Amino acid sequence: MKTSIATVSLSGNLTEKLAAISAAGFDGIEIFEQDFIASDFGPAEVGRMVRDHGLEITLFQPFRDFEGLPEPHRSRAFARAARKFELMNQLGTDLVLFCSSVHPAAMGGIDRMADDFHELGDLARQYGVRVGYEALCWGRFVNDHRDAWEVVRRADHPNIGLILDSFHTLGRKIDPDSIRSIPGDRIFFVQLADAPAIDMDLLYWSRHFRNMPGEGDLDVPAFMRAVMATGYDGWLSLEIFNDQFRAGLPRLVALDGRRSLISVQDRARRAEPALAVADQTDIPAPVPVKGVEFIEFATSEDEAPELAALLTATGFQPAGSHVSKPVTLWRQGDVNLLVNTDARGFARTSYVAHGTTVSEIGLSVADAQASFQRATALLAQPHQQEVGKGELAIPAIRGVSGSVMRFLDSSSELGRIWDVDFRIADKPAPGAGITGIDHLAQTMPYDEMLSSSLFYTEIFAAEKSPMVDVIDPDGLVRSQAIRTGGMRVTLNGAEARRTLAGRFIEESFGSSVQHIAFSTNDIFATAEALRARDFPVLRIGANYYDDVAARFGLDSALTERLRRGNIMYDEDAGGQFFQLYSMPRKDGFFLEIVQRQGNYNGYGAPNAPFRIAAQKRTARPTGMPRA
Ligand SMILES: O=C(O)c1ccc(O)c(O)c1
Ligand SMILES: [Mg+2]
Repeated sequence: MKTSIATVSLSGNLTEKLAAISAAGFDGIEIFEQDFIASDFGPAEVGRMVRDHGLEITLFQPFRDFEGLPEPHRSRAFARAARKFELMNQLGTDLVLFCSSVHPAAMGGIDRMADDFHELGDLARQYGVRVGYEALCWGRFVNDHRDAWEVVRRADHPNIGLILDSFHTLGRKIDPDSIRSIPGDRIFFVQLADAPAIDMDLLYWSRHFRNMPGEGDLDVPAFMRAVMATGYDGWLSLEIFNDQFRAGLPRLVALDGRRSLISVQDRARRAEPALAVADQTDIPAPVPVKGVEFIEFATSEDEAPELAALLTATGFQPAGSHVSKPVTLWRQGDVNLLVNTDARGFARTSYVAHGTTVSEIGLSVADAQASFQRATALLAQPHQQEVGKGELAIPAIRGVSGSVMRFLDSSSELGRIWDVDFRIADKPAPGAGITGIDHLAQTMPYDEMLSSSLFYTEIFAAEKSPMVDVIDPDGLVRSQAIRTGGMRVTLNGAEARRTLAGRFIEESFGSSVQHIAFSTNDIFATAEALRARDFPVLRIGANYYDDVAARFGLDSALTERLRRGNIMYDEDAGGQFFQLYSMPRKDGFFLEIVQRQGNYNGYGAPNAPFRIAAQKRTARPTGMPRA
């Protein structure tokens, strides 16, 4: 289906919006009247600009408070409509959205409203335009698409049709399947928006918190399936009122929008194959990530020894090196860490931009090529780098926050990465009991979170946990956990600059992995082994242990073992969780080691305020220049 986006969804002036919308590959735009009025271009000029960008004006909107008015308001509304139809002719668009009335003088009565629209249909016909009627979910008399449809049905005019907007239907908890009985050719236009499940006034929620399909909690795919079942084959358009998007980078927001529209159609088709859309090309199904095969750090010759010391103290050992690049493989349990000091290529670019940083993440999936194809079909940017003779060409994309994400599988040659691209030394001696990677924590400015979570949830088969607030002594950090198969990531969004996360963004010049959590099967043994290695353990205060013992009713022996190991503790309905932290590096990067028992499914969020406070006590003064 052809895709469109409303100008209100993006920041900037009309020129900037058009450039972003066309660059993201949309076919059309809805002109929001305010954007037009605020611009300095006349209607014909705007129409030309739009077409020069290869776009169509799909809709002009909104026209407010038309139906059910007594005189003299009624005549004035018709006169106003005539003016706007004229304007539409100049713009070069034939469809306008009339939203349901909130006018204080408006009167109810389905037939009265239907008669108004019938008469409007005759006027619209004179101008060669069509009118679509949308139920605002806070409309005075019409606030349900079923009622809007009844008005349209009774208006019985070829120039009058229905406009559906997923927000108004789903936000009011109206069953989207009620759309299925509406004839597809009476639906003139379809707008899509999602929103987070927050209980608040509908109008305020709609005007500030809408987001891209897949970014919120509404069942937009179910709405989409119902629309497709009617036979509707017109425009699919995003209408996203969102405070962050209004301030965001228009190109990125537009790209996320296109990604969400590709994905919502893909989801609908998968859930109900009979609804296949003719022009939607087949893209590989979303699959879970099996696990993290490797994490690569980009660093320099100068900074590599400090990283090596931290890895050694954590129980890692050098286990091999790349056949052609200055990349060392460090291993412990099933964990592969790469330390790249290459003075050329992407590692160098990452290092120069961020300092020592996680620059690549290797994911193990069932079929690397298929995952790569799905990612690029969803507009992920392919990442290419020279491959040495005889080395593997590992499919890669730009992941969250500019890092590189590689896809590996065991069903192809890629499964031999460690034999082909590396020279492996003898089996390393036992380390500190670390067995795997529990999760990666990616820190970013708060306003990148939706985009990052959309990336994971649409490319992979992934589940989001509810967002949690992490209290830093200097501000709030929001944390969104995402799980896909054997991979867990937490996205941490900082609004305040003086939080540990906010400082990390400043110190490392942008978003990246702030901490890696490794797993162990025996946290107490690991704590002992780390102590022997001079691991820079984070000291947790006595108050914490008094509280945790009281909260969970722990016996004094366990409490004492936790205290001695500086191990934090949490429980949920499924099981127990143990966490141990390193002190933060100067830039705020740190390590965590965890043990999950039973089916504990969280990340120790209740401990975060105390951990962060302890980390801040150890931190050196901020603002120290990097060497
Ligand atoms: O918030 C509004 O007023 C508004 C206007 C036009 C729309 O299409 C809509 O969904 C909401
Ligand atoms: Mg709408």
